[in-house]
Amino acid sequence: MSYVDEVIAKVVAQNPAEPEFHQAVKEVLESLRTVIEANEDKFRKDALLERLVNPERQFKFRVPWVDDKGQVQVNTGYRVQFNSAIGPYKGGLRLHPSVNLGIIKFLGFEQIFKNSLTGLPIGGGKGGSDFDPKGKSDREVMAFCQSFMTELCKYIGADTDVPAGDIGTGAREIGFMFGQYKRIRGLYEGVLTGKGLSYGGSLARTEATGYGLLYLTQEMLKMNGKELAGKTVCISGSGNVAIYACQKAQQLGAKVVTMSDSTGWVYDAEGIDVAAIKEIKEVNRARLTEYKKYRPNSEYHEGRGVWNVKCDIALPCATQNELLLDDAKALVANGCFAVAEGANMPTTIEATEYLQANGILFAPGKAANAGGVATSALEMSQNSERLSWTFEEVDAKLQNIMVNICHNMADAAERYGMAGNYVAGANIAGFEKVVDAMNAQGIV
Ligand SMILES: NC(=O)C1=CN([C@@H]2O[C@H](COP(=O)(O)OP(=O)(O)OC[C@H]3O[C@@H](n4cnc5c(N)ncnc54)[C@H](O)[C@@H]3O)[C@@H](O)[C@H]2O)C=CC1
Ligand SMILES: O=C(O)CCC(=O)C(=O)O
Repeated sequence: MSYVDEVIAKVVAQNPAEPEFHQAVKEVLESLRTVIEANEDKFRKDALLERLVNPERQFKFRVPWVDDKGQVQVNTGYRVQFNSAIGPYKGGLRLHPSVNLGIIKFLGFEQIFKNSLTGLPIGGGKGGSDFDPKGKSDREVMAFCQSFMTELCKYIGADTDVPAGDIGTGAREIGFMFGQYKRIRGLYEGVLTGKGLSYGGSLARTEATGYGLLYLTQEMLKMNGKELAGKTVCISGSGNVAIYACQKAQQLGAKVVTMSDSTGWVYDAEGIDVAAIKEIKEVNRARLTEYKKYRPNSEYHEGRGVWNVKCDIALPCATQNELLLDDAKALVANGCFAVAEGANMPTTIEATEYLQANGILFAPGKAANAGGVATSALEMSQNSERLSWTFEEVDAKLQNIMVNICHNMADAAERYGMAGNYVAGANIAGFEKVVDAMNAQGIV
């Protein structure tokens, strides 16, 4: 059996009931097959892949808190410190009822390669909890965040592990967690990113993932003789990534016609009103059913359906496995020519293969959504030097980073005879730097 197949089989056997983690490992190792086979003896002797797929450390802990009725609630918290070969662990905290160890491990594993691709010194990690902030009062969210950080603060620090936001964790949650960290550890340091601007946050971090997605998409189109201006775009999701992807797509001259949330989706033929979405989601924390009040000519549909709408470019920005094989078929049939992932692993392996086989330009999440974590690393730099850069400075650095990622993934694919396969290219470029650092640091 080849080394790749052997390690995939071990991951499945040793981590039962973690399908998302299996999927992430399979997707990465399959696309690295050529690179691994070229070094198979050395990698096998050093157990390089076994070390790569096993987190350096993982924590699972109880998070008790008191709800508004005086009832004690108990959630489970996680932090997986996956790989620190190139820098302190870095990656967000997801607060969603679906969170379990397998989901945090898939996200942490992806983060290793994504963070490497940014070219900045950050290792891979991820955390979160099955707590659902939806429908909770501010006091309940604070009670949860304080309890969560009371345990998490033992394992993190500005030079060891720096968490940030993800699904369900925005500015409000980061603020509560930062306050509790400072209170317990007595340290005013950049232990979290995505902080508010009044206490160490970076300008442009809020916009960074969505903006970065569009900078990379624009560059990928340019490399392939196409342009973004004048194109029709379908976006899924209506959270942080989706909102700023929509805003930047419109600034660059494209028309965004859809957005969604976990219960339904909107179609607006005249182009999504992003100010309305921001008010509904960021201010009122409400459902997309509200959108019709702002745009009476728009349509609201229950359930899934975004990928059946005719578009040139699709940007999945909600969650994992939200773009399935049938969706890929519908996109191709409707003339879509590019897909770039704003979310982490939103496209299933079968859907990705179908899109690639049909000539769609496909930018994987670990490259396309890396602008968020890259700007988090810029926030860490500003915190270390106790300075704040202007929006324009941060945005210019972000653009530069995304253009570099785009060329690096294209070049890496070409070097291994897989020109245009950006999934393989992103994995190879991310992997090479991590492996180099792991080899230099001995068997650890
Ligand atoms: N926030 C960030 O800086 C980064 C986020 N990501 C990824 O982007 C994706 C979105 O994250 P954020 O926008 O930060 O989260 P968010 O909490 O701000 O928004 C999540 C959005 O996805 C929708 N959603 C969640 N579960 C869904 C489901 N099962 N079906 C349909 N819609 C669903 C929500 O309704 C919401 O609109 C996630 O995959 C996250 O891991 C990736 C890189 C950085
Ligand atoms: O900004 C960060 O540190 C993490 C962002 C994140 O969780 C991600 O890239 O998926």
